Amino acid sequence: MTDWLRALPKAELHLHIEGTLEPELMFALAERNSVTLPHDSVEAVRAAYDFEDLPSFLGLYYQGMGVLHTQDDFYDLAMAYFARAHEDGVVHVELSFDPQAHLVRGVPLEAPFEGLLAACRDAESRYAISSALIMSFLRDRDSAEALEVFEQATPWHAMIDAVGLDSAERDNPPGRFAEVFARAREMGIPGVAHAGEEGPAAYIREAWEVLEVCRIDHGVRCLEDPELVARLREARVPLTVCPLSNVKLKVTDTLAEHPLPALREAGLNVTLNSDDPAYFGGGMLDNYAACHTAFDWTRDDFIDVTRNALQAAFMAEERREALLEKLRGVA
Ligand SMILES: Nc1ncnc2[nH]cnc12
Ligand SMILES: [Zn+2]
Repeated sequence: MTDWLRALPKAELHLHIEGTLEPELMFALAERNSVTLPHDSVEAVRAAYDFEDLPSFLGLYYQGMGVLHTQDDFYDLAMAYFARAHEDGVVHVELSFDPQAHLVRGVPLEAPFEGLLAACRDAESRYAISSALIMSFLRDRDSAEALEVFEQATPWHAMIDAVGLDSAERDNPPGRFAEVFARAREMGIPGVAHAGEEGPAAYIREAWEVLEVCRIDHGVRCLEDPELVARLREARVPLTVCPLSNVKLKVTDTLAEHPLPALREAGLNVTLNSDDPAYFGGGMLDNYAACHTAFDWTRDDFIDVTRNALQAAFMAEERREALLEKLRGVA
């Protein structure tokens, strides 16, 4: 089954590029940039990845990205990820990144934007992987700052495929960011938002109704609100679900208890993604394989979630048609 899952033309719609930073590269970049790390070995870093919840993960995630300084660092980070994604049979990647988390450390916008865009171009020529760029705002920081950073990113607006919203969800409802999402929408840039990962179903409703996002990242807690489930189903709103992430951050105790089967039985538009693969124990293929083990999904189930992702992706229609055709070939 693993070889068959690898051959599926998979699209990854929910990926934080800073969350792809493997400890080996973390040490190499720390040396390159003369950064002192709190751990003295790769093994010690990995051993620290034992999370209680989303905030306990975010502490290490923001600390880890402290080794990223230059355009070359972001390029190397993304190329290392693209190489692994290619091995997994991923054909399209939507990279989210957190510009504010770099700006607060004195890293200018040019570094992530130019480094990531160069990597996206090289991933296309080297691996035939298409990509999209999602500029995310940190929901636990001021909404005026998000607006300011969006304006500061004007030279790259034409290269942004969507804006996003992430970081600590509890007590940080999405509605505060209405203005920056509206600004982006006026410019033809759609929005996506994390909602219903640790936060309540009401945040999913608010992200959809107030921010007018076209996709929900995670969204697993929508099941607590049957009326919302019915509306999400009718509108076929894509949910970018991240099974291994949800287990690592204790959204569910085990994968066997994960609401994925219930979400699909409810007729929701579910996709599979890796979120922060370096921290959560696996990339796209690991997430697919884990669902095979936990839920005993058939080939048709995997074709269904893969088709959902291709249909929900920010990609040229011609490319989408070609990949859907490839998917029909694998079936
Ligand atoms: N799983 C996640 N939830 C919210 N913000 C994040 N930033 C990186 N990973 C995240
Ligand atoms: Zn995420």
